[in-house]
Amino acid sequence: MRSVLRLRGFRRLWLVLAAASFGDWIGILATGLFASAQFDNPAAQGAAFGGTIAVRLLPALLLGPIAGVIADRFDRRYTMVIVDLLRFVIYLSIPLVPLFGGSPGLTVAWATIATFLGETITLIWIPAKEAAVPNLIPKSRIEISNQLTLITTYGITPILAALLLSALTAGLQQSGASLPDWAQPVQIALYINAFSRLATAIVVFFGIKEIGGKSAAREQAAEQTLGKQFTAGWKYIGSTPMVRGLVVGIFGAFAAGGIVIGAARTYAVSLGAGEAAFYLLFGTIFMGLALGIGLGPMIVRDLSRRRWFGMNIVLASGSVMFLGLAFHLSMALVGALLVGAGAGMAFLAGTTLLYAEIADELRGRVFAVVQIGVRMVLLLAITLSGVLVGLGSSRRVDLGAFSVDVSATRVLLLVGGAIGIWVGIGSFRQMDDKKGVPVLADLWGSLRGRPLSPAESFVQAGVFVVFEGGEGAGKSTQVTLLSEALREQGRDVVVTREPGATDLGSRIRGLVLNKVEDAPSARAEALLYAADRAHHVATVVRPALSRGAVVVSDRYVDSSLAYQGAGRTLPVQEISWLSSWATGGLKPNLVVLLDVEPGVGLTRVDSRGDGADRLESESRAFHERVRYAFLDLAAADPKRYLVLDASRPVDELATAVTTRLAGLLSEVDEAYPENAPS
Ligand SMILES: Nc1ncnc2c1ncn2[C@@H]1O[C@H](COP(=O)(O)OP(=O)(O)OP(=O)(O)O)[C@@H](O)[C@H]1O
Ligand SMILES: Cc1cn([C@H]2C[C@H](O)[C@@H](COP(=O)(O)O)O2)c(=O)[nH]c1=O
Repeated sequence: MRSVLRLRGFRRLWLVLAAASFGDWIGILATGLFASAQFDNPAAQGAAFGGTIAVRLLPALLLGPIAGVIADRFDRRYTMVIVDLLRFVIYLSIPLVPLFGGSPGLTVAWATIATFLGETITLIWIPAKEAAVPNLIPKSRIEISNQLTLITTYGITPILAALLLSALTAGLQQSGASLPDWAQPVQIALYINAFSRLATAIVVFFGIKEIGGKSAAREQAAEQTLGKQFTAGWKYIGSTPMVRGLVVGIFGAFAAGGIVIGAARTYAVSLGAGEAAFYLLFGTIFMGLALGIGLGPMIVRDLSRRRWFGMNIVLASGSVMFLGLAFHLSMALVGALLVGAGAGMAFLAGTTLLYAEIADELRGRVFAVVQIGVRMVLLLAITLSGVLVGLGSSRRVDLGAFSVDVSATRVLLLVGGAIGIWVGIGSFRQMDDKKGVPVLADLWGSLRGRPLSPAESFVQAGVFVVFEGGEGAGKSTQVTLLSEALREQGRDVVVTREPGATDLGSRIRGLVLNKVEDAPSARAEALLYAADRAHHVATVVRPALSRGAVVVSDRYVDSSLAYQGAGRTLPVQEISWLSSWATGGLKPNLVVLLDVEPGVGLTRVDSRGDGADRLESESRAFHERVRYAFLDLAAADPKRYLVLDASRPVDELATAVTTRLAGLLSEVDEAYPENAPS
């Protein structure tokens, strides 16, 4: 019941935000137009238009630092209502000044001051709103509500605002009607802006009472002084890797975006595609943004949002670099689409993480840092890149069919993109919640609906050694020799194998290896090996590794990849995912691969005289595929493997294994001296 009420509150808040956002956009456009309309001289018009818009960015520098503290300290509902009432009065006053006889100079001066005041107090409203929203939505719905809000705020409402304003103006011009001064289109737009704020205040006050009040944690935090609460916010950001990565990543993404905006005009010229290319590129970036926000979550499905965030920054920045290299408009359009998509998806993932993972009592301050930082970074990046592209000269380079301008703009895009990639990788590392899980395999698995699971966390004090290889390679022989040598050193050694190390496992071993009429199908076989492994790891391997033993296993995951993957030709990625799920991501520290020519190995097995089991009886081609799959796995991760020619004498092989293992053992002895042999 409570969550239904909360959702109802969210729906109301969303409607209010849509109205407010519409009011904001129409206000931004109308204030600029209103100010410029006070002058006849084009230069003065341009200055008035740009000036009022620039003024919207400045307050962040002044009030930003304490806005977050206010959002966390005071009742968020009252904070939003008071700010909105003030904004209503301030914005309404703008069109009224000339009606009461104000000169053009005074009107513009007041429009500028009022905009500045309005934007300044907006800085208190935003963190209060951002911090309140997650309290209205269940965690599982945060992403979808963010999609809705972002598309409404940055997609629908600015377009509606621009359309309404131009429709009002064009309608008036075409009808030839003359309206009184107070009812001109721009004035009407300004009234809409003001009244949208009044509407927001009323709905928040009467309709969304759920965001009022304070949690016990916020009450407690509010007992601190303003200064302490302010520094606590910064300390939290600085000392929490996830938040640090998120904040730095967001700034990096906006810096890359700012560079593209600042360099866009000269870049469009460098493509030789005319002025229209600039608008086309700009439109394409926004299209990418909308596509990323709208479709991104559907495409990556259950991919970790922390990983997705860093990946998207790398995608957006890599695409900025691609723009720097593009020599044809079609290439630039693809780059621009990807910049937009990467930035949009990063923005969505970032806000979702901020909403979902930051405690209520700190949320306001973190959002304040983000919004101030973003504004500053954007302003700086746009200005600096604008100046830098203006400084550099360009040189035309002939590439046969094409020629391209090598200019400061392109160098800037390449450098900006490279910095963005560096920031993205840094964020990814800081925030990664699936350390050790291969990134591309995880991404590919997620796209197909099967993300790889993160490794189950446990303290591994021991060493995990696995022997792999084809039939008769000599694994059991080497397992025995190694365990004897280690026991002689005084170590705790657990010798084990797959399948069949547990009671359950030995029943499974019978099911997979006995030659019966009703043999398991390929998929059933894969699942049976996985079931044996899951139980083996949970009941034998992990407990032994936790207490610091050396676990020596005859076969593990690679056998499934080689036999069921390559041998049975089941998709190796799926077998890998299944094994990683079964083992909770547990990987061996060392895999000793005894490589044997199948003919030699099977002859050895034959000479044991106890007959061939179901798998040993497979075709020669099957065993060849298994052999090369083992070799490929070793080649892909050489640090983890010791590949030995299994036709060498038994003792030589045993010495090679103990020598390679010595380094690993001394590392754990150093880390866990209490388990080291005395
Ligand atoms: N390096 C070697 N050179 C020659 N023969 C060997 C060598 N290592 C082991 N053997 C012999 O080969 C046979 C198979 O050895 P072992 O049982 O150790 O292999 P395995 O890999 O464990 O076999 P399986 O695949 O059946 O588990 C045994 O008779 C063993 O004595
Ligand atoms: C773990 C595992 C094993 N197999 C196959 C490989 C062998 O043919 C048998 C095990 O016999 P061994 O004498 O104990 O070596 O099972 C497999 O196909 N998939 C696996 O995951």
